Amino acid sequence: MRVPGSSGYSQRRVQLRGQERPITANRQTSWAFADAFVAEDDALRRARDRARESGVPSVSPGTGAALRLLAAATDAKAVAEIGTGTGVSGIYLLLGMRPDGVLTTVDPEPERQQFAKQAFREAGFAGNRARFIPGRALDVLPRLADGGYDLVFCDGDRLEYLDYLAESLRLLRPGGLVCFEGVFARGRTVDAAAQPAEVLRLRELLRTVRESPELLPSLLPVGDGLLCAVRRG
Ligand SMILES: C[S@@+](CC[C@H](N)C(=O)[O-])C[C@H]1O[C@@H](n2cnc3c(N)ncnc32)[C@H](O)[C@@H]1O
Repeated sequence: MRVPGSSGYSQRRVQLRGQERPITANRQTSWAFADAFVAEDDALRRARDRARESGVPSVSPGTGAALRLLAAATDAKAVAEIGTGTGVSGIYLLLGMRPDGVLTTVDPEPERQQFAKQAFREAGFAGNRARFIPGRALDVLPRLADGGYDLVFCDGDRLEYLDYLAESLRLLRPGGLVCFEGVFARGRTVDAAAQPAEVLRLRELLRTVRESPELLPSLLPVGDGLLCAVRRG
C-alpha cells in the first residue's frame, strides 16, 4: 500500500494551485462512509444489478444522493441527462425533482433505455415523468430548448464533456446547475504519470469550469468525483 507522504506518493501527484493535501486513511474511510450513507431500495438495487450484468457503470449511492439533493434544492422541473445507462442516476434525479417534473434522458443504446424505463416504472414513476431520446448527445442536445432546463447531468462520453458544457450553458436557465460525473477518473486526474486523452480532457474541463466567469463551481468528492456549477443569473 502506498503511504501518503512517502516520496513515491508525492512524486506521482499533480499540484493543483498548491491546494491539495495528502489523503489520509481517515479521510478515505470518511469518504467511504459518506458514499454508503444513503440506503437504496429494491428498485435501485435492481437497476444496479442490471447495470452490472450489462457491464455499464452507474453512479455510486453517494453521487445519487447528491444528485437527488441538487434536484430538490433547485426545485427542478426540467432535467436533462446525458447517459441514461440502466437508470440508476435517473431514479435519484426523479426522486429530487418536483412531482410534475420531467427528466429528458439521452443515450445511443436503446436496450439500456429499455432497462431504465423498467427501472423508473419499478420505482413508482408514471410514464410521463421521463422522456427517452435515443441518440448521441451532440446530435440530440442542439434540438433541446434554450434556457429550458433547471439541471443538466452529464455522464456520457468523457471526451465530449467540454462540448456538453457548451450545450449546457445554452440549455440552462439562469441559476440552473450543470453536473459532470467521474471527473476523478479513478485517481488519474491528479496523477502526474502519462494519462490518456480522456483524462487530459477532464483536466481541461476542470480548468474551464473553475475559470469561467459564467459559473460558480464546486467539486464534490462523492463517488468518482462530481463537478457541479451554477450558471450565474
Ligand atoms: C456511465 S453510463 C451512465 C450511467 C447512468 N448515468 C447511471 O448512473 O445509471 C454511460 C452511458 O453513456 C452512454 N453514452 C456513451 N456515449 C454517449 C454519447 N455520445 N451520448 C450520450 N450517451 C452516451 C452509454 O451508452 C452509457 O449508457
